[in-house]
Amino acid sequence: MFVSVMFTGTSTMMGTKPGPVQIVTVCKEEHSFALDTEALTRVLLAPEVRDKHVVVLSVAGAFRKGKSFLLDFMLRYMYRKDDENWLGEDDEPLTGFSWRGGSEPETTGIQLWSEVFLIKKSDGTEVAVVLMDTQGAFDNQSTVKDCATIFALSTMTSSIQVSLMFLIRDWSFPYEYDYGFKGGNKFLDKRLQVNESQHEELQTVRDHIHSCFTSISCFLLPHPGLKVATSPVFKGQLNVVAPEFKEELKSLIPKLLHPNRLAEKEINGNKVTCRGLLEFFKAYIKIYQGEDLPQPKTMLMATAEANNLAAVATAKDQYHKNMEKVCGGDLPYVAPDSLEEKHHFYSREALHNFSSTKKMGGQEFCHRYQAQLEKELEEMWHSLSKHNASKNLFSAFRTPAVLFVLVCLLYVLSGVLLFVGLATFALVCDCTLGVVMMSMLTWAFIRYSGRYRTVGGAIDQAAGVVLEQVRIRRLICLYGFQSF
Ligand SMILES: Nc1nc2c(ncn2[C@@H]2O[C@H](COP(=O)(O)OP(=O)(O)OP(=O)(O)O)[C@@H](O)[C@H]2O)c(=O)[nH]1
Ligand SMILES: [Mg+2]
Repeated sequence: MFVSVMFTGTSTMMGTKPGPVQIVTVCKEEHSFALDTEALTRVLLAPEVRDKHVVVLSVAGAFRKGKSFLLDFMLRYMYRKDDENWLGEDDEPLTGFSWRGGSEPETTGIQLWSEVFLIKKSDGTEVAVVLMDTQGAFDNQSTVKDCATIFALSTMTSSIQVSLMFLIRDWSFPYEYDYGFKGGNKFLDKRLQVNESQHEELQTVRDHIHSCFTSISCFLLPHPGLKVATSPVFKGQLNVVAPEFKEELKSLIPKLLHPNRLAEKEINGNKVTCRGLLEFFKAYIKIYQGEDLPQPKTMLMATAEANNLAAVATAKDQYHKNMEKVCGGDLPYVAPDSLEEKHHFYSREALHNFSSTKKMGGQEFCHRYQAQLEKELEEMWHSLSKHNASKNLFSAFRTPAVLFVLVCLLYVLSGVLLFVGLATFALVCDCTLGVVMMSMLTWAFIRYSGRYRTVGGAIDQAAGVVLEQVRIRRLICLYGFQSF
């Protein structure tokens, strides 16, 4: 079983009880995978964690080996670490990620714990820790490709490139290698030793493991006792768990989750935030949805794409946050000139942020994403300036004001026409006046009820045309006077 420490960012889902969230689902018949982007977004883009560097802790390995069971003890530690008795009460059932006895597989796809834990490291920085449970490998329904995909997705999004830990359960030879990290590391050293007499393939695998990870460790965990392994009614109560297993868990989990062990994932020299992790998931799932397992080049391209998309998302967020402070939500109306100035300033800043972030894929590749960012900033600017314009008191009352002035003018005009004996024209004025008054009432009803909005839009447009005509005529008059 592998316990990999990865860098990722996640979020706490406010208000709801924390629980497992299925983010990758598997269609067993078609051997296909789907990413639940909405669920993943809810976890990773929670405001308090989205910009934090993340550590993803995933447990991967063969099916029915106690992965979910182990993760649930990690959850216990996360929630109760200030309590000396964090392992739990003797008769307390173990809850969290779903686990059970029996021979049939339980976990499918990939699940994340909905609550992302913010942990302060000794240098004062805060990292977001995400716990990830994965489908076990080598069950009787999954193909090699299915297992490889789940395994690759969980490891590629984790900081496994930085640190890898082998956890060997049911260790039965403590007289040779003692339980825990000490015996485990000695055992691992022996197993990873390369010597001339080994087959070339065995030597290559060992060299490769060493070159991939900067830190590799191994922990030997004792057997949890027969009740744990064989009882159909066992619910996780500690009073039937072997004492040496509990002792080793008490030593393993605090070490595994020690703030200074939680290293942030870096891609191309940049630490990955929760927001970035979302992009990596999206990019990686795409390449695993094809018929064949992807080539390293495809994986590299997907990483470069996610890398650029994460930089786009961060730059957009920076622009949005800055502009929100100027004209967002309920803030009062801002003069359009001054708002445009701010837009130019903050969009330049966001573009600078994008170009100064280290990215993969080469200049031409990055330019594509820069163009996308420029386009998206422009779209955001349009909606922000529209929102700002709608706060202008005059624009809110523009239509009724225009209609009201029209009513007054038509009323006076009809009186004058009647007075000079042009009764037919006066009648036309009265009819038009009636139509304008009806439009006014309809407009008021639509604004109040929020229904028939297209009709409301048409009335607004007509009022806009009238106002525009008046403005043009006024300009012509002004220009006429000036030239005169
Ligand atoms: N022998 C042994 N059994 C364990 C250990 N830890 C948990 N179990 C038992 O293993 C069984 C399976 O536990 P799960 O946590 O559901 O296993 P899993 O690896 O998540 O299984 P899948 O989700 O199907 O891949 C349960 O009955 C646990 O009580 C262990 O260290 N040794
Ligand atoms: Mg499981």
